[in-house]
Amino acid sequence: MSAPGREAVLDRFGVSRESAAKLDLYVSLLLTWQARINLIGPSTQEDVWSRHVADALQLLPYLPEGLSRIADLGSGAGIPGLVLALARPLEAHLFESNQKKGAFLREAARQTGAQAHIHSARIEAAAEGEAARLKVGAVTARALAPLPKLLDYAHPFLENGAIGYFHKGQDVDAELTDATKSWKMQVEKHPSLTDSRGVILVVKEAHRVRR
Ligand SMILES: C[S@@+](CC[C@H](N)C(=O)[O-])C[C@H]1O[C@@H](n2cnc3c(N)ncnc32)[C@H](O)[C@@H]1O
Repeated sequence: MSAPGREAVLDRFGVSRESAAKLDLYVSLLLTWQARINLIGPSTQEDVWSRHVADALQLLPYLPEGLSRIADLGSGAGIPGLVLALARPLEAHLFESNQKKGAFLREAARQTGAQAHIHSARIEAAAEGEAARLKVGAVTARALAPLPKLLDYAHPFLENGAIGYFHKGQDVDAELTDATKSWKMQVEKHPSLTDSRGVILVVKEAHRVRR
């Protein structure tokens, strides 16, 4: 996908008018807050729809039917978790340790009416506690950590049956080699629609075999 604008992104992912209005409000808030805190890479500000919204929405075709609750780890500006909750009737649990980003996520969820719960804590603390009992069907993360570390973070959700949907870059094969030393899992790799060297990694039935 070569830098499509708003219309092309909404069309490509079959976004309803109601969700499009929520996404418009989200993008507008993101750009307003970006002037004060660094939510996205400054060089990507001009292309929020193609670099960020589309990057999140490309997970939609892979999500299981009837999915009602997701966890998004290291949400940052809400990508992909908050964007998915604006596009579909999903309850999103967003884990983000940076307090300023947490404040943005809370305000964006409030104004857009997204069903989002912001966990302003480090994932490794929050996910082992109350959050581990959430029973989410999917756990997502973009640009958080190399796969072995990411699986550690996602472990409480994966062990409860969640499927992992991870945006990964060109090092994915080396990361997979590392991760399979400690994890048994089923993996699908789908080419990213927004990054010619990227993939969407779908991780199922993940179980730790070694620490
Ligand atoms: C590179 S940013 C990516 C943000 C977003 N997922 C995206 O793709 O735009 C990584 C985010 O993860 C958060 N983060 C890193 N380690 C974390 C941890 N252990 N617990 C919670 N949040 C964490 C950081 O504060 C940062 O906002």
